[in-house]
Amino acid sequence: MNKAQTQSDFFIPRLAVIGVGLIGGSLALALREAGAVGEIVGIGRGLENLQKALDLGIVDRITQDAAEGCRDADVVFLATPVRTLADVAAAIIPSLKPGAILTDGGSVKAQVAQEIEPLLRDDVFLVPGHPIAGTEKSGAEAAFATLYQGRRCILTPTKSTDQEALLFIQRMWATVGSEVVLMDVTKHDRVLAAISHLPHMVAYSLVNAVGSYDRYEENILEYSAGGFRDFTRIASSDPTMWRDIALTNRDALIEMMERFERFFGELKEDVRQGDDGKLFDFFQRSKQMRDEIL
Ligand SMILES: NC(=O)C1=CN([C@@H]2O[C@H](COP(=O)(O)OP(=O)(O)OC[C@H]3O[C@@H](n4cnc5c(N)ncnc54)[C@H](O)[C@@H]3O)[C@@H](O)[C@H]2O)C=CC1
Ligand SMILES: O=C(O)C(=O)Cc1ccc(O)cc1
Repeated sequence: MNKAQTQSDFFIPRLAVIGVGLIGGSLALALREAGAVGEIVGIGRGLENLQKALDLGIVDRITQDAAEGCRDADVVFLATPVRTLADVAAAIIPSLKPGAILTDGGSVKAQVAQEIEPLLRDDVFLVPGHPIAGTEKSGAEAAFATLYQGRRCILTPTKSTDQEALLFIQRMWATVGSEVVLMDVTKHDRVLAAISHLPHMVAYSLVNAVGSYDRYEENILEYSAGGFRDFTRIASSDPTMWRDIALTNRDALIEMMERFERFFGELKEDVRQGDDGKLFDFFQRSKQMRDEIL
């Protein structure tokens, strides 16, 4: 038994991470810190980011050839933007070894599972997942070992998900400190549209609206105080990632954007009419709900 194995009874002899950015890199670092992984292969398109991941000790070896990099992997973690996941899976599935588990960290689940499941072999298992942890930063340099500690990770098994593989991936997330929650895939996409995807759309819109206000010469964003910064941190998130999320969870997101428009419209009317009672109630209800949960 090697030194790493003595630290954890959960162990992945060889892990392949495709997309060594914030999410993939942080899982690699956390598993390594827990002594729960042997070799980690980093796979990606950009050599510069891969080299950074190698230099930072996030992975042990790098390759741009996904099929080659995954060939001996026991677990493959897909951590690329959601619209790339199916193509990446298609490229690697034929070369995976029997018994390999394919899992992912994508922010949207239904469409991706629908696209990947038909590509599977009988001896390769898919466990769709989504760590509810992250920041507005991206790339290997943004990865850190404690990202998943004390956070939830949602797994969305379908009726064809192998139970042993599911259990293994549950243990993987528990090993890095996450509380695993199993959720129906449609529910996942609706809940995340509400609590994560809509807020990002609102933050991006707010920065565009205020940042393009051109009545005065100077960039008025320079006058922003704490509230604007707090509210818009997530508008610094990666544009490719959010374009992919918006387009992959389109129906649930549009439903939530329309719901938001109704509430925003109501607020606008109350302001226009100077209805102080309604305005107070609107703010009071919101404050109560937020104070109860956060
Ligand atoms: N950023 C966040 O807070 C969270 C992101 N996610 C999900 O995790 C996934 C990864 O996100 P991040 O790590 O934040 O992104 P990131 O931008 O930090 O890392 C993604 C990496 O994938 C590489 N990549 C892109 N397309 C590729 C392809 N076709 N083949 C191989 N490599 C490719 C990129 O070059 C980049 O290095 C996304 O699906 C995202 O929706 C999930 C939870 C939180
Ligand atoms: O930075 C933040 O606060 C986030 O909300 C990060 C995040 C982004 C996408 C996800 O699917 C999950 C978490």
